[in-house]
Amino acid sequence: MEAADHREPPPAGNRLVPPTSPAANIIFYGGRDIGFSPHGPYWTKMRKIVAMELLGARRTKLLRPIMEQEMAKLVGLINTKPTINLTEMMLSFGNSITCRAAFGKIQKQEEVFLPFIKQFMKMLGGFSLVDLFPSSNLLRLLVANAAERKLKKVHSAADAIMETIINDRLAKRSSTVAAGGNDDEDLLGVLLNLKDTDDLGFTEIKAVILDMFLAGSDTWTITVEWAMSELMKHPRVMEKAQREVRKVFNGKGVVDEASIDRLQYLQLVLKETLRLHPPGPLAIPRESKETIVVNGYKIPAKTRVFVNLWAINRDPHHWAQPEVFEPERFLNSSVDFRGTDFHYLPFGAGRRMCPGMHYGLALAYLSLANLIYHFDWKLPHQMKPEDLDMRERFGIEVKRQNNLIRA
Ligand code: HEM
Repeated sequence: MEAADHREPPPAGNRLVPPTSPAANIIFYGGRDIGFSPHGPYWTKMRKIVAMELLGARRTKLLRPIMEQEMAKLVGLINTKPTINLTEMMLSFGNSITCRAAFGKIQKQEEVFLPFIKQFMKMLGGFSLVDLFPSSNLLRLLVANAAERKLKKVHSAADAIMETIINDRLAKRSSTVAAGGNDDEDLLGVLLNLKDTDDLGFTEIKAVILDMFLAGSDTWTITVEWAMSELMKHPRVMEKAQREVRKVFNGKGVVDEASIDRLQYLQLVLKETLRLHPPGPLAIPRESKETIVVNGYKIPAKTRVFVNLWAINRDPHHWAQPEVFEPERFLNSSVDFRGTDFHYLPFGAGRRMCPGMHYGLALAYLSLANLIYHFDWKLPHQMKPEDLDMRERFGIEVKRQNNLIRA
């Protein structure tokens, strides 16, 4: 089944609107990160650092041992625990990997830091009237002050922890450098190395680290969870994917990241999962520079535009039986994640397209392959696949409404 390819160029001259969400403003030090920073020289500089130094193919390769060690721990946990909450487990697995990628290891300070990330995620995703009417000072006074105060409190506690982690590292760095070392094995080390050459302040370093946690853990773990849900719902697909993984890795006994490319069917499964369940349903808001007409609709200049990636990926004009989970639709099809097929955009498109795509995909493939290589998953108590609850939860990310539990 080949998806129709209706390529249309994106409207000319898009630029990003400045951050308006009070929650994002507080969390990211007034938009000093990448995702909430408006288009301009600052964003260009930060985007280059993130894409080239923090999330490029070289760094993903360097992070392989961390990914594989954490994966082995997860497999061990699933093996030993009779009851598991796969949703919670994947989330803490994702956070542990990001923590190690960011700070090198997980120690007391880093452990204390993780609960803040959970709280930020909740606060960012929650519905706020002020986000809808950002210029209403009255509304801000009436509704948002209490929430903002709480957020500021949580933020200053998280900031203090990051400060301690950075100061500890600065103290250790001098001895690392004196001994001829480079201190470039984790994101914090890389950012501190760029501090002088790229004129990065500590605030920017903290904002980027928060970005990596908030954009870089939930996204791919949610994807793995949806993929597992779809595989449980479609035993034919599960069997085919499992057969492939076991055939490719049987001689090795472990699933390693370097050989993931050989899992061709699993790649189709992940593509189809991201079509139906893009973890970020809306692209980063854009603003039209000039008046344009799209599909007969006139969009005046300076209109803030929200692009609904979730709806595009299910558009019946572009997808045959869009609601059906059918990985084979991508077989022999050139449609890809790269942001050039405008009816399939799980990672967005254009200048603001996701810079973490390769890293996120590597982690999603590795996790999914391990989960189905090591374990057989079945629905409980003769439950029929069609009865599996696939409802989504409202928020900045599209998660499952109910956790996946192995009882
Ligand atoms: C399955 C995994 C992932 C998916 C589906 C995903 C999806 C997205 C989407 C849809 C956007 C908005 C793009 C646009 O507006 O055109 C985005 C932006 C972004 N993503 Fe991801 N993402 C994933 C993983 C990651 C990871 C692992 C990281 C970092 C560790 C990351 C970091 C970012 C950042 C920093 C931005 C903002 C880019 C900018 O404003 O220039 N993402 N992502």
